[in-house]
Amino acid sequence: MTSTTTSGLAGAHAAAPAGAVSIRGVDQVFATRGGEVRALDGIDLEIGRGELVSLIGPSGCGKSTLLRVIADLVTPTRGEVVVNGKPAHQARLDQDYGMAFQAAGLLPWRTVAGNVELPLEVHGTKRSERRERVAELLDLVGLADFAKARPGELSGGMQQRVAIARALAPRPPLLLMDEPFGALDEMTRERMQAELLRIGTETGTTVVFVTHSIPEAVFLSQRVVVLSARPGRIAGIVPVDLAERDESVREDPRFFAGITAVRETLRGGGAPVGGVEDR
Ligand SMILES: Nc1ncnc2c1ncn2[C@@H]1O[C@H](COP(=O)(O)OP(=O)(O)OP(=O)(O)O)[C@@H](O)[C@H]1O
Repeated sequence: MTSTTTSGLAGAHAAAPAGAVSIRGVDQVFATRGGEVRALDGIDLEIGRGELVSLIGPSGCGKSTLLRVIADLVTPTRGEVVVNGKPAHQARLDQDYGMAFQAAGLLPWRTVAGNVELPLEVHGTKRSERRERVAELLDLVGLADFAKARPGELSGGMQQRVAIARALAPRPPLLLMDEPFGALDEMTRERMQAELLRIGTETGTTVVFVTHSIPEAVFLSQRVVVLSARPGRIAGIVPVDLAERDESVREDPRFFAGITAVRETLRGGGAPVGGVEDR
């Protein structure tokens, strides 16, 4: 995998174009045996088509819950979520998003190609079309030579690339990612970040990305949404003004300025920076 230059991600200060995700007045309260847990409080967020937005905040502040609300895996206690112009529930039925998690979650008995093909089988896509799409996706994530391998024969980064290919298989306009690179070593993680930017640019997919790492959020995102400690509220949204995103950006003063802005917003939100990695 080579380092990737990704342009066209500038304009962070412009208002987000409407369209991919609209979250209005969302509260999430869980009833537990120990009483009510207020996970999200008054979340309003608009995410434009083709945007890459990260969610960051201290452990337990509701990042995964917010992602699950967008995915309609949790119905918010209050408020409204519109995905791809329709209620989140309809978007789920229409498979308008793909998901990728920290654990790649591949089926060990299926080949790499078989794993990527799975959502297309569920979708009822014709066999010839499936084969074509799988080949295209394995090319996209740089795993064309590993189509017949089993997940257990791949490195962690390669497994994550299979998971991303699988999530993208039905061409969802939206990709929801929950700490997808959290279990990878630092170098692999940086390579995967560059890969994700390239894939996002090539496919135009909107990405909502949960992370604990401030540099990861700044490197990837046009906007970093900072949540306060539970109950998760939006403490601030940090626009990241990087015209080009390649490895050299990691030494760019604007990259460091973004990191400082996110860190200060975390502190300003009353959040101890604990649970958030400065690396
Ligand atoms: N299904 C559930 N039932 C009850 N409580 C829940 C449920 N899901 C999440 N919570 C609670 O909601 C709060 C937010 O959890 P969530 O997993 O969204 O946080 P997070 O910011 O993703 O945390 P982390 O960074 O540690 O992964 C936590 O207090 C958690 O215990």
